[in-house]
Amino acid sequence: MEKMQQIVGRARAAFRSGRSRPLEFRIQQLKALERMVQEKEKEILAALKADLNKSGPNAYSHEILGVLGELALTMEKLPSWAAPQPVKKNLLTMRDEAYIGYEPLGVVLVIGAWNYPFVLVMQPLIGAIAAGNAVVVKPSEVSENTARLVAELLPQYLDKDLYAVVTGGVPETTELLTQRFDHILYTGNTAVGKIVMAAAAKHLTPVTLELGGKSPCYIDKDCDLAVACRRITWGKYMNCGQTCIAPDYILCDPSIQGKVVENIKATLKEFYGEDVKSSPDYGKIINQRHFRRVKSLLEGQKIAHGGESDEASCFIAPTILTDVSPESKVMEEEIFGPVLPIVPVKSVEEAIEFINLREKPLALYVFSNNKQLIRRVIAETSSGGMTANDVIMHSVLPDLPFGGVGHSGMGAYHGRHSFETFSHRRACLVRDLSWEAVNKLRYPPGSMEMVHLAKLFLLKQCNRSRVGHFISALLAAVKAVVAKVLYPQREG
Ligand SMILES: NC(=O)c1ccc[n+]([C@@H]2O[C@H](COP(=O)([O-])OP(=O)(O)OC[C@H]3O[C@@H](n4cnc5c(N)ncnc54)[C@H](O)[C@@H]3O)[C@@H](O)[C@H]2O)c1
Ligand SMILES: CCCCCCC=O
Repeated sequence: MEKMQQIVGRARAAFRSGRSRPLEFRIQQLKALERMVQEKEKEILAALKADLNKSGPNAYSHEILGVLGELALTMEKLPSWAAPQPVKKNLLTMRDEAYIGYEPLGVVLVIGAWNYPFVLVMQPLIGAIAAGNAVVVKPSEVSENTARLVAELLPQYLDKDLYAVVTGGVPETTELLTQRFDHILYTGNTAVGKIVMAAAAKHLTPVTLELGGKSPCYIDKDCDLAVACRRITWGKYMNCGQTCIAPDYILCDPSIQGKVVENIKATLKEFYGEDVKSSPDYGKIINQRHFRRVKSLLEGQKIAHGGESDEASCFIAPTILTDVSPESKVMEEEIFGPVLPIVPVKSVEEAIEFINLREKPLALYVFSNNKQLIRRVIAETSSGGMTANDVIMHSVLPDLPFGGVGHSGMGAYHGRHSFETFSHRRACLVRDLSWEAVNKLRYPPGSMEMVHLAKLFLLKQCNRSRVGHFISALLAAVKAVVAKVLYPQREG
């Protein structure tokens, strides 16, 4: 593998050439990426099948569609996202141009995780290209087939120097992180998130950390349990439970625990048939290390459903645990597998307290017919994102920022939020060289008269004393006269 310093150096030189900046170039690269996904669809689906046993329809809808959707949105909206945003002006600057300008940050590093190995590197890459950056992509070595394919395909379609791919595991990523980047977006577990942030701090590099955590799901007694459990079953067991925003555990009143189990069992049958192991929709645990980790979480638990496993094929059946103690191991770490503990709580107050005593989760779910209860849960808790009366779905709306808070991450992306994450919002004021009389207000020698005059020009609100009213009226008159002189063509 070529030295990291050379790869990053080449990306920086390419960025400095300025060719990633014009909007036409960015859109052309995004179009090439779209062509790549369309032309290499079969190869991408095959890699996802080999890594995670994802079925064609699942891989298509969970990974390829997300990428194509993000590409289409970004290509359509980029001209408006990248346009200077005018801001309000005051009397002193009314003749000037004042706006927020979006500029690329430079060389961006994108580090991906293995569970959605294609979409998790491609979506940040789209945002970073759209914002005009050079990018180094580091897919997860754990999903080796997808990593290899990304490394093979990107140089065939994109500018090779501006957009590089580095493959490898901990040693390669550690070396890569010694290099200076202008932004790092990392997706993965919280412990490595701290390593990434510490390495970035050495260069004062800003980071977006897309981490994980235990996402709670509260089910109110006043709720259509059949619908709630069908939606929870979908989000919990998709990709064999290996989804960052999957509901990690359920909180509900002990009186409905049995019905929740029955409804989830019925849905599992509906989704995966009698023999889950042979269902093409179920997926598999990524590797034996994770298989053993997830299996160990079942020790000492009351298994209400599932629990079967097969190490050779990394299969763990959809499993439900009941009457789970908050102190048990399964409630200490993120499960990231097809195991769903139910922790009984007696009220919504208890559920809220339970959630607030733990680290802020990446997602939070609440099911209820009672809109007031939903509003209360939203108001009294915190999480990266949330969906009420469904799971996962907030992540597929590109206008919503996707990211964590506290230990579940920092920063966000998707859609316009990706563009902003990878851009610097530059404060721009382009002044006029005339009107020096007004500008004299700020030049030495200073006097209180000058300060009073400056207040007149700068402050919107005056103290509403009689003097205040007089000053306001005077200010309005001055504004009107100045406006008439400057913009005689405008009405009113
Ligand atoms: N917020 C999100 O969008 C999101 C998405 C997917 C997964 N996740 C979270 O990620 C976790 C699962 O992913 P994972 O961490 O097992 O993935 P992983 O093992 O693929 O690691 C993620 C990346 O970090 C790199 N890495 C690993 N150890 C490193 C080290 N010591 N130094 C530098 N780099 C290192 C890997 O090479 C990889 O590219 C879960 O907690 C899940 O919730 C979050
Ligand atoms: C349905 C797509 C969900 C992607 C979530 C990524 C985190 O694991």
